Amino acid sequence: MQHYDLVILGAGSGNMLLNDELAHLRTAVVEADRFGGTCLNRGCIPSKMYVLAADAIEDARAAARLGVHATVERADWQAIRDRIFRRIDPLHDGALDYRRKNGVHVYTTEARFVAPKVLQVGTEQITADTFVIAVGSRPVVPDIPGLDTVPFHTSDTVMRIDEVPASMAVIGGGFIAAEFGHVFGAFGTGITIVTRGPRLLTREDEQISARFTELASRRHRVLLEADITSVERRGDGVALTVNCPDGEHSVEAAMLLVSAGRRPNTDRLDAAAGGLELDAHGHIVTDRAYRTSVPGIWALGDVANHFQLKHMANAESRIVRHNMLHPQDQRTLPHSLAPHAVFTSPQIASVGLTEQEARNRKIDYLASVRDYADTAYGWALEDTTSFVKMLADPRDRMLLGAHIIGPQAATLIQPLIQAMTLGLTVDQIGRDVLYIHPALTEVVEQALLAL
Ligand SMILES: Cc1cc2nc3c(=O)[nH]c(=O)nc-3n(C[C@H](O)[C@H](O)[C@H](O)COP(=O)(O)OP(=O)(O)OC[C@H]3O[C@@H](n4cnc5c(N)ncnc54)[C@H](O)[C@@H]3O)c2cc1C
Ligand SMILES: NC(=O)c1ccc[n+]([C@@H]2O[C@H](COP(=O)([O-])OP(=O)(O)OC[C@H]3O[C@@H](n4cnc5c(N)ncnc54)[C@H](O)[C@@H]3O)[C@@H](O)[C@H]2O)c1
Repeated sequence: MQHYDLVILGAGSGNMLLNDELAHLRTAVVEADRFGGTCLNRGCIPSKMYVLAADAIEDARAAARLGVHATVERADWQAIRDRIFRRIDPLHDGALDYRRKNGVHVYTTEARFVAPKVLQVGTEQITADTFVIAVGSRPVVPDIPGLDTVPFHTSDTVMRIDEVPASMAVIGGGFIAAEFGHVFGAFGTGITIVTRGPRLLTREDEQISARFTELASRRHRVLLEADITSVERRGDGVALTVNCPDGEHSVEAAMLLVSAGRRPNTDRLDAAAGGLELDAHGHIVTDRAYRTSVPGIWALGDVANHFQLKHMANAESRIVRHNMLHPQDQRTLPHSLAPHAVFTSPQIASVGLTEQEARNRKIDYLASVRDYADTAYGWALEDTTSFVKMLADPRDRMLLGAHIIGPQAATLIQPLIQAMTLGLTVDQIGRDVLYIHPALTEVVEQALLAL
């Protein structure tokens, strides 16, 4: 049985752990699929490269409001797909070779615990002093009658299709429905979103979620509070029967995309056989320093946290590296903030409490809402739908939450994340800081000054 100082399971964010500080260790990496994991191969990176193309299409179409009458001659899906994956695909071989050349033993097969700190890897068993588990998550396939009898895509496969379908039914109303609805909608696919929630993106602040639902419903057919009672084949495509509060609906589409959430890969790893404590959703339980219930085993990323966001996994991998090397100086994430953005159209970004969370938790708050249109740049954009919303504590005047829907939301929110992380008051970041005129950031300044 091979014994290592360190075994890393999963070469997504797990691969980012390795640097010169760990070069002295006898290390193995086990990766069943591709180096780079979900984010690089079938997640953040390719999806955002498609979103950029979709934004370019939509911007051209929307330029008429400025008096610029442009038409999109052709959006070449295959050329865009090939450009994206010609850049991404070689990175796997490069990363694998690099590790091997630097003395890391790479296993390219699925790992499974057979006992605490004993892994089955193909026909071999291996052990280690230290394990880092970063095996991520995968799409959930909900238990809907007939779904197992029809062809469908998930985010794992849909970005590599050969042709854009004429129509697409999307199950789910979360991140992936919002982003891929935008992408395929821009390429000309007729989208029907079918979700069980009362709005799209229900975890966003209620005003943001309501505004997005209203805007998405102008572009797509959207069925809310939907109970999908059957899925069947119809010609080359699919047909869904859907019960909504207003009655039964039939949805026919050439392609079906299932985007109903993701689940941690702890079952594939047989984490229970490894003695690891799991929570009710199957995530590995860790303490705040990312130690699991088994001494010497750490866990990070989608397999351990509920955020399922790459910037969280990246931050955790830096902390785990530090904590492994410095047992007397255990670090934690310095705050509980988990900012995120949805790269749909319009963009959405959020940090901290939503208004409904503040209300439900009986937290006192001041709220302000500022439309992009109230600022010079928003006015120039002829914008009528975008806004910034902020919540602040009336006593210490710290920001409790910030939520933005509109162009560049993911960028505009960053100074507010800084302020919340560093403990600045709304007056310090609103009144004491100069905002460049006439930049879009003035909408942030105005929302702060209104608190
Ligand atoms: C379509 C899509 C878009 C996204 N966009 C964004 C975004 O814009 N911003 C953002 O912050 N996040 C985004 N995410 C989420 C982000 O991709 C994940 O949070 C991130 O990839 C998690 O990293 P990880 O290292 O925990 O897991 P992963 O990247 O999934 O890596 C886990 C690795 O473990 C391997 N593995 C699994 N089981 C085993 C096993 N038993 N043995 C060996 N290897 C195994 C897998 O093959 C995989 O390579 C997106 C996700 C999707 C699906
Ligand atoms: N920009 C980003 O950061 C980004 C982008 C894409 C994905 N992601 C990550 O990937 C994860 C997965 O995305 P997702 O959109 O699949 O999940 P999600 O959790 O965002 O949304 C799931 C949706 O599916 C709905 N749903 C679940 N079961 C259903 C059923 N049986 N019938 C109808 N609707 C059903 C839910 O109500 C919800 O609207 C996200 O949670 C996020 O962490 C992040």
